[in-house]
Amino acid sequence: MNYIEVTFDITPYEEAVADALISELGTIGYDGFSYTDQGFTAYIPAKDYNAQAITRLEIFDFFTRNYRIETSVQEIEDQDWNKVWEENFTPIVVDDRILVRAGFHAPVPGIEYEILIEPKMSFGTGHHSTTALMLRTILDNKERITGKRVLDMGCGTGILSILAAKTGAREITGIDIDEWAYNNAMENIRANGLNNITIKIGDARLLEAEAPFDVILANINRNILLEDMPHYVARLLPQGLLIMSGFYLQDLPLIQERAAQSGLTFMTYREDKNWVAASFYKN
Ligand SMILES: C[S@@+](CC[C@H](N)C(=O)[O-])C[C@H]1O[C@@H](n2cnc3c(N)ncnc32)[C@H](O)[C@@H]1O
Repeated sequence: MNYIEVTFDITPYEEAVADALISELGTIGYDGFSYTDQGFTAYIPAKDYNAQAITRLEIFDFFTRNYRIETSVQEIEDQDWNKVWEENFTPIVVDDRILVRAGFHAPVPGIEYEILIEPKMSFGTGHHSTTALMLRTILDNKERITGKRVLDMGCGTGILSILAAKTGAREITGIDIDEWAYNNAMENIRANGLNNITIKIGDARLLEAEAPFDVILANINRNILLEDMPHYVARLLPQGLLIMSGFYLQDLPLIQERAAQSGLTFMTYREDKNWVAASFYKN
């Protein structure tokens, strides 16, 4: 599969603007991102690329009033992609406790949790605030996860499923609509030597056939969370934990309102660069 690489140069550069654009691009089919000094590059399968789709985004229009945003486009061959991604993928340590690295990076002695990721075209390397917030929140809730059945909606690379397994979850189901994510998550699960994670391709409609979960993780985006939250709650056991991310601090009240309507009680949230991971339990 060939990919289109779109480079975004933002002047003056602000990471929050790059993050906001990345989040919106994720909703129109872009599924790989890497930061540059002046912005970021975004990747989309060539078959899904539509030049106008970017300029039609409300947020793009909004930012171009205050920032100069220049885009350049090139098509890249499938075999080039892995090389590009490998070169851009640096190991990351979250809170001195979790190391996320590729097999070709050196291990860090004494680290509590190590997650191996094959750098490919899937979201979930720990570099994005939402992933790091989710990883931290999983550790905050270790006692509620150990021995339990966990769902990871929008699993991407499977990074959250892998940490859940390493904190002692009994069995984990990861679901993602993207086939790349499915393939990459499967590779990563193997690379981490885990045998209690099942990955499925699909969306919330798959949940009807699932037995209830003790814990649900969902790092997707505001609109999908608002739409699918009732389906998540329907598959959550009473007192079960739902941790959601992929939205901004200003959207937290909207998420809390939908959560209350869906039968959840708000517990707490973590925030980084205006992104939020919020925790709720089922009444
Ligand atoms: C922000 S990424 C999160 C990846 C990873 N869980 C993490 O925390 O880094 C969101 C993922 O959700 C997937 N996704 C988008 N819409 C979805 C939906 N309706 N149902 C399931 N997965 C979805 C995307 O393909 C993407 O891999």
